Amino acid sequence: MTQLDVKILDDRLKDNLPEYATPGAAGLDLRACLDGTLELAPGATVLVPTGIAIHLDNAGLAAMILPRSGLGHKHGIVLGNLVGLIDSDYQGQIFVSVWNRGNAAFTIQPMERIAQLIIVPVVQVTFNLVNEFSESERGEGGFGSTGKH
Ligand SMILES: O=c1ccn([C@H]2C[C@H](O)[C@@H](COP(=O)(O)OP(=O)(O)OP(=O)(O)O)O2)c(=O)[nH]1
Repeated sequence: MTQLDVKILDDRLKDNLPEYATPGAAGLDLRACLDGTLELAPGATVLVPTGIAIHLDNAGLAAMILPRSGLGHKHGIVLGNLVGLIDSDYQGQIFVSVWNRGNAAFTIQPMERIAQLIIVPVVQVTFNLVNEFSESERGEGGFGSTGKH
């Protein structure tokens, strides 16, 4: 396992750091560090603090905030930015943009697991300017060019 520096910005997380729910889990659950309940009307978006800051300190890593599938599928609770991207040099608190895309109001409970964080490898590139690419099987075909369906 890779070690990651983390700061706790909310005392309620002291014995409750984000963790993997099972040994094979990819995501670390992020909690809504709210003082009280927060009702999110249909269509509304709110920025929710998670009480933690991380420092990936390696341009070869990034963290991504993803919705929790249960909340998304059952309640329409997803992310206002669809996916949140945490840069390796970001040291501030992680916030979750929570979007209620459903038809009913949803009440977020304090410390509820509201989203999940995955750590992913990233490849940084430099551009090599060319006039022509070397040939590939696909070429410029896209958007359904490979078949009828
Ligand atoms: O859901 C998110 C998305 C981003 N961030 C933090 C970490 C990230 O490194 C920083 C900047 O995010 P991004 O680059 O996506 O935002 P931007 O709108 O391009 O702003 P900036 O000019 O700060 O890069 O904000 C979060 O806490 N939650």
